[in-house]
Amino acid sequence: MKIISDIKEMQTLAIAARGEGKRISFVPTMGFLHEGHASLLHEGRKRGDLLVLSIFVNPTQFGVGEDFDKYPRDMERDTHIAAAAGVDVVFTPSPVGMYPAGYQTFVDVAELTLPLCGASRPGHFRGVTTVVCKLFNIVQPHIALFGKKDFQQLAVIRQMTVDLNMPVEVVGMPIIREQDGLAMSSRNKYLSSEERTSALCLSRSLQSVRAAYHSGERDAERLKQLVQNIILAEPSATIDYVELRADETLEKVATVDDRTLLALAVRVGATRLIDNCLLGEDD
Ligand SMILES: Nc1ncnc2c1ncn2[C@@H]1O[C@H](COP(=O)(O)OP(=O)(O)OP(=O)(O)O)[C@@H](O)[C@H]1O
Ligand SMILES: CC(C)(CO)[C@@H](O)C(=O)[O-]
Ligand code: BAL
Repeated sequence: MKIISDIKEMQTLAIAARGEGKRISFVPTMGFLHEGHASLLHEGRKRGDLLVLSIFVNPTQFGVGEDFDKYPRDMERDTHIAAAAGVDVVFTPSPVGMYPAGYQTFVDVAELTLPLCGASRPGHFRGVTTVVCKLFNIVQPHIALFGKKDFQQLAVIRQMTVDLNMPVEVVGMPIIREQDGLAMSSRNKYLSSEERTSALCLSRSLQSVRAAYHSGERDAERLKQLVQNIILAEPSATIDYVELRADETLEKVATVDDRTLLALAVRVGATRLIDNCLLGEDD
């Protein structure tokens, strides 16, 4: 397994691999890898000849006062997980390599970025689409894999690739959960043991809404109320948003159906967690 920090070296390797007819699979991450990331890597391994993992905590997608500085980092552990998953190249660019002095180009998806995390984290998706566009240009993947835990991010990246005619197949992968239901996330590391227990209110809310939906409830407001009651019963949890929206347009719905997305962002203590489900699907 190669570890490459130099952008030109990564791009040259990718162009050479393409020249040899190799299919490049790509998994972009911010590191501190867990089984959610590993599931993306396993699928990428199956679907390509050259599997590239990027680890880059991207400064432009963090707002002022967010956790860029304290975001967990552990290159040594990540390298072991990557090797075990069959990664060929770990790409670890530096912030100054990606955004040198004088940098001034950004990619902005206009509408899908307005609600949900886009509303709570202004500028976040502009940073995500900009870095993913740059990473695509460097790694030149045929296929790129993203988790559905970041459902809106996946929708925004799909839209970017369509709108900008990027020749990349974007694949969405199921949410990997801990045994008790908590969606795996690098940020779970911030939780104290009491907060870790409180954090189960997210997955519990999703289960309750699905159960109510399967029992015939179709009213979005009543389902939202159900979630609010569960979360507000946890003293350390505060709601950032609870929304029921159409899965493709992310428009609000008053009456839900199988394609309705329930998306949550909840602060447990100081840690902001997200989770979601489609009402008609199991994870
Ligand atoms: N539990 C999970 N199941 C499946 N995919 C996941 C999971 N968690 C993260 N991913 C995916 O891994 C990729 C890299 O995500 P990232 O490095 O931000 O990890 P993360 O655990 O989501 O971190 P964060 O704490 O920032 O949310 C993204 O496509 C993301 O959707
Ligand atoms: C896609 C991504 C790697 C871009 O920095 C990040 O937003 C993430 O880890 O989901
Ligand atoms: N997993 C999405 C990256 C972020 O929260 O900034």
